[in-house]
Amino acid sequence: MTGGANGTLLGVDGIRLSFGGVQAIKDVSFDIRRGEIRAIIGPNGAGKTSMLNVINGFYQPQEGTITFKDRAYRRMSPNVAATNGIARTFQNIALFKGMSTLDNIMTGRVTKMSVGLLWQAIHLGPARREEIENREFVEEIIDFLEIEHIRKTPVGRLPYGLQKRVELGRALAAEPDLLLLDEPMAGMNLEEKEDMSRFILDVNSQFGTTIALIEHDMGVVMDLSDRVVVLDYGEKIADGTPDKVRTDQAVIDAYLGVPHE
Ligand SMILES: Nc1ncnc2c1ncn2[C@@H]1O[C@H](COP(=O)(O)OP(=O)(O)OP(=O)(O)O)[C@@H](O)[C@H]1O
Repeated sequence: MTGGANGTLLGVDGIRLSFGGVQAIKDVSFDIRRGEIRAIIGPNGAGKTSMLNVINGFYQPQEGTITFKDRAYRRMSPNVAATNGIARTFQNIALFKGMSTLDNIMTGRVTKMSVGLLWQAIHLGPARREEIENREFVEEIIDFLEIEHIRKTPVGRLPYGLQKRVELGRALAAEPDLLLLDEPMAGMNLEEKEDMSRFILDVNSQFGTTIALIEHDMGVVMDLSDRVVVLDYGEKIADGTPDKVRTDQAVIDAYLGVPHE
């Protein structure tokens, strides 16, 4: 798959997360190496989205540490995550539906520009050097994702697959070191999935971006990922290459719904 996986970019160690009586994550540890595509899979309710939320600081675990770029955090904060190079997309698309593709992707640039400048870039449009540079970068992303034809279209009018692509563009606008993708193929037809797979591989190989993705489509996971971590009922039950995980009995049982002992 991808080359260049050298050293650990992110580690989670002994993470526990509860919501009242619900233990969403139970003592989970794994790492993400620089340059790899890492999948997090598991049946519904396994704790996958909760784990992404811990990594980017949306949820605060009761126990454990998150190490990012060799710095250990007891809890990540969304602000630290964003400014240090973690970006993400969401399971349910989180775009400004009334705004154009271009302006939505521009909002992803927020960590790279002052709030006043972001406002100007979207609403007033005067040519300032920094604004022009930011716009040029966003235009590069638009070219890369082959969405020139919809750059002015309000995203609420776009088909689902294209909205997902715009959301990817917005995450890329932050020039992340670690890109978290929560079900990037959900709700897509086969052609849209193939397109999205190609863009994910290209982001990884051309920009060198490390990617962690949650995905239910096993074909996609096995094709894209360098390594896969499997969660079930909040616990890690397997971790390794797609080939190793695919034949792991605990994983097969979890997907077949075999009860826990
Ligand atoms: N904000 C929350 N408040 C209460 N419980 C939550 C919250 N977020 C997640 N949970 C619970 O934590 C557990 C793990 O949920 P999570 O969404 O992380 O699983 P998942 O593996 O992403 O599932 P899916 O594949 O269905 O999206 C579930 O029991 C869920 O109901």
